[in-house]
Amino acid sequence: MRLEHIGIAVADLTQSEALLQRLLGRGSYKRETVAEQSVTTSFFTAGDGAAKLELVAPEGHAGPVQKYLDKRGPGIHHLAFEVDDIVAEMQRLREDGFELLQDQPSEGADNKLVCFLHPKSTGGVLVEICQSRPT
Ligand SMILES: CC[C@@H](C(=O)O)C(=O)SCCNC(=O)CCNC(=O)[C@H](O)C(C)(C)COP(=O)(O)OP(=O)(O)OC[C@H]1O[C@@H](n2cnc3c(N)ncnc32)[C@H](O)[C@@H]1OP(=O)(O)O
Ligand SMILES: [Co+2]
Repeated sequence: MRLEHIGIAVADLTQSEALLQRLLGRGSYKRETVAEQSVTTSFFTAGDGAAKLELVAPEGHAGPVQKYLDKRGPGIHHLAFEVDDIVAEMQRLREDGFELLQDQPSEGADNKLVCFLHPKSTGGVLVEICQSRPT
């Protein structure tokens, strides 16, 4: 596993992109909406080989990020780890007692398959595992 991205929940994507651009000195390289997650994402690189930053903004007025913002406001939302075989990793984690939030991988952004673990079984940090889809 390697840290692939840090998910940051934001209310206003354009405003947050401008803030990160001032901070990092580089802009977002991609926006992508993932309807199944009711989010629009915006990606930033954060240095050679470093994990990316993934801004996640609610798309519509429902969904997990909107609920998170209503409850906690903007901030670090999840950590995403890249794995070689997401199905095998899901099975390993399930057998090790982690609570998976889904039975099968689902479509993520940035050409990935993703699966989330419940934060109550990961020490209070929402964890996503992801695998690059074959191009
Ligand atoms: C773009 C696609 C993808 C990618 O390709 O990278 C993404 O990153 S999409 C990102 C958005 N999608 C998700 O977050 C999906 C997974 N999340 C969920 O299914 C839910 O958010 C949840 C984790 C199951 C929580 O939902 P729910 O139970 O309805 O909300 P509650 O507010 O009641 O939370 C229960 C409990 O969990 C704590 N919590 C919630 N969110 C987080 C979080 N991000 N980090 C840590 N803890 C979180 C919440 O505080 C509650 O705890 P207690 O208050 O102690 O009860
Ligand atoms: Co993510």
